Amino acid sequence: MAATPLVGSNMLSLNLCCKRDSFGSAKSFVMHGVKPLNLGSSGKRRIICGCTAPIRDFRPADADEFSATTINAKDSSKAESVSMVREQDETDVLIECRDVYKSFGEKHILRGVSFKIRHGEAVGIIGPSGTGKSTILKIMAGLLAPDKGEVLIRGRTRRGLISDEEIAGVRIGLVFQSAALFDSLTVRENVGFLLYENSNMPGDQISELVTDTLAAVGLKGVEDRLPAELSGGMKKRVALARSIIFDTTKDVVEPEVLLYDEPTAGLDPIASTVVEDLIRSVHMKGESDVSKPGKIASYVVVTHQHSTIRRAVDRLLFLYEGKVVWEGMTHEFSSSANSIVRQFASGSLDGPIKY
Ligand SMILES: Nc1ncnc2c1ncn2[C@@H]1O[C@H](COP(=O)(O)OP(=O)(O)OP(=O)(O)O)[C@@H](O)[C@H]1O
Repeated sequence: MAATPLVGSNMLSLNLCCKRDSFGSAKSFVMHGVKPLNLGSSGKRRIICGCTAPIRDFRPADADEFSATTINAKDSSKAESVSMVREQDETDVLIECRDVYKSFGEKHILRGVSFKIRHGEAVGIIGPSGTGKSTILKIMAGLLAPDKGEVLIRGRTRRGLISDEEIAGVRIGLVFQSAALFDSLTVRENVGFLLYENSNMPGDQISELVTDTLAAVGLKGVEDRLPAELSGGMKKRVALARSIIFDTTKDVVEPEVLLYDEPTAGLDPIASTVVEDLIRSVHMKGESDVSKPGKIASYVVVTHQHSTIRRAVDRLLFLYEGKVVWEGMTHEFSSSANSIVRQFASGSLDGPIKY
């Protein structure tokens, strides 16, 4: 089967491996608006990515000042010291996007995007609508191929899309904005999907794990419902449960990077807080509500919500006009002197961002 770029709002991407004939054969993917995935000879696929950014000048033409955390190549001493730090510390880079370009027809969306996601990081990608945030997530997840540039996973260039099997060591999961649940499967079957298909766990053990995982996202007694019987916020939480469930019988679990596309869009403020805290709780650095450390090594969140920026991420990348124009820690965002960031943070109509 040829590598197929998967594009659309109703795709389902599951982290880990998927059997060709899983849950009603590859046809069921099509039936649910999902194109068949490109599967290797083993019948399994793996989603993986990685990236290393060269020292570069992020300064946009109209920015008067710049955050201390951005790198100006003209400041050679700073660039050198940053370069040394980076060279010494590349082993923890899980995903790197290096000078990534992507166009759709005449629309040149990404025009040289570079950044790294390191082990342990909680990163937010923000920026105006239509600037390519979801596109870069799909490229990181291996669902879209860049036109130019590279995606590296643990320092190794990924060739092609999600079918690559030569790169191992990181699992990448994408949680879609639309939740992308299988309409004809119950909540239990949706959440336990990969375990039913790819693990050796007995059904009753999976069922128990599904119930625990649903409880961790604040859902009880919904296992036998169909997605159509849930509210939008509940569907998002089911999708979250599906992305964080894992095989508890395995001794070694590879580090996992979760990519969340607007996980709190359309949720009321309290439901948003629940989801934001959940995202934190499944991070390895965090603690879950049952006082167990989370399992996600790193995560990336695309969001427009201030509360999500504040509660769920530590570092931010600001995407504008096809490039990362600012990056810094979350607490630096609101005090940044960068005119683009200031306008975005204040929601002002005056400034370099034009609608
Ligand atoms: N498969 C596609 N075919 C054609 N155009 C596309 C495709 N995917 C995305 N685009 C276009 O690329 C641009 C960037 O889309 P993307 O969804 O990545 O933006 P975004 O920054 O996530 O936006 P938002 O914040 O509004 O969700 C948009 O103009 C969109 O219409």
